[in-house]
Amino acid sequence: MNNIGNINNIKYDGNNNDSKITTIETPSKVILFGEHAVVGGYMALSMAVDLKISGLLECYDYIINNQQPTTPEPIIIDLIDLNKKVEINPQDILNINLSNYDNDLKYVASTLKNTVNYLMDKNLMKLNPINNNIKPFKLTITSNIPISCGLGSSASIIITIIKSILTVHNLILSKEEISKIAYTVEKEVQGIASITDTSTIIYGGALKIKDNKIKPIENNDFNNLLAGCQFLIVHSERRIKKTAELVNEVAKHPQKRQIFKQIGEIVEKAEFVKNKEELGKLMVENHKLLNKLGVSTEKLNKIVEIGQKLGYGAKLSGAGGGGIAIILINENKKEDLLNELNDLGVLGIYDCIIKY
Ligand SMILES: Nc1ncnc2c1ncn2[C@@H]1O[C@H](COP(=O)(O)OP(=O)(O)OP(=O)(O)O)[C@@H](O)[C@H]1O
Ligand SMILES: C[C@@](O)(CCO)CC(=O)[O-]
Ligand SMILES: [Mg+2]
Repeated sequence: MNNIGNINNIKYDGNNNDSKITTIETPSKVILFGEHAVVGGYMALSMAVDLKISGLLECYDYIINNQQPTTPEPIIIDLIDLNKKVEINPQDILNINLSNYDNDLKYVASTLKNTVNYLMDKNLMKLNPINNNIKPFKLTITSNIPISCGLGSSASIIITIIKSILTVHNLILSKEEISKIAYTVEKEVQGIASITDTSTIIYGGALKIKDNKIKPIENNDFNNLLAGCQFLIVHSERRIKKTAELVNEVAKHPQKRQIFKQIGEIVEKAEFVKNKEELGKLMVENHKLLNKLGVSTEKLNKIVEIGQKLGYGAKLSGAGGGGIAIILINENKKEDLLNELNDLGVLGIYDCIIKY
């Protein structure tokens, strides 16, 4: 890892109108139904959640003053939670080769490359050795999203970096365009991906995704039912595998086609349930199929059992292999539920607050 470099030129003065320090916040997501099968073209139902990544974005003085730098400055992305840093000169971004980056840094490197590529294709950015139009910045990232556990931390970091690049260059892209870049990154790093995580985080609220297109949930009875539901996010255990590995393992599962189809059928039914009991039951059915796909664990299964007994239902959420489960809670039994989860021993319990 390189040194931090000379950041003396960064104006870090929150009270000075000339300085450019911005905080960029990006939420996370939970998948209520349909993970994995969604990459096969079936429907998923997901929600943006108010656990977030915060990026402190700092620009160099000469950018604020619209001048050329006297010496070239790097782009620095400081990943506090990982204790790792990416430092790159703007003119090297297009030559990024992901295989030179360690696994933890691939999302960052791919986002830099794909965002700059997209902006250059659209003529919104130039790379010219004399007048280098890609501006350096420093981005310090912290997160209260548990990393790599099914809450879409990869999507959240991708979007934080895209928004930072746009902010530094005073550019605005539509949600659709940001989604396009973000999906390209998830796909490049994972090999196989859907737009679910990135689009949910960009658009916010609860959404349906099918065939890599997003659709709002139009059934108002279901929207009202969802609004009255309380979900708990339970961080079961550390996930050893990343989403990239899990989706690639699922792709080789001999019963993949049949299980994806069955998951798809459950998701199609979900929007038409009448009450929490029916919704919880479908969650458990979806979980059982994810278990069959090989992405559950003993502990996740135990949490789902508890969620079924003391709530309306539960399932693992995200790519699985450990990580999180989501429980639809029954207010009258919440205390008993929390006690059983604590007795089992879990890494964390969060109220699921939907981020619109
Ligand atoms: N706070 C963070 N700082 C740096 N990198 C992060 C951070 N959060 C996520 N990442 C990157 O995202 C990777 C985790 O992505 P992964 O897709 O495996 O899990 P996830 O997105 O949390 O879960 P899922 O894809 O199941 O929703 C990390 O290994 C790291 O590369
Ligand atoms: C497992 C998966 O379906 C969801 C991960 O949160 C992968 C994807 O859709 O890209
Ligand atoms: Mg991910």
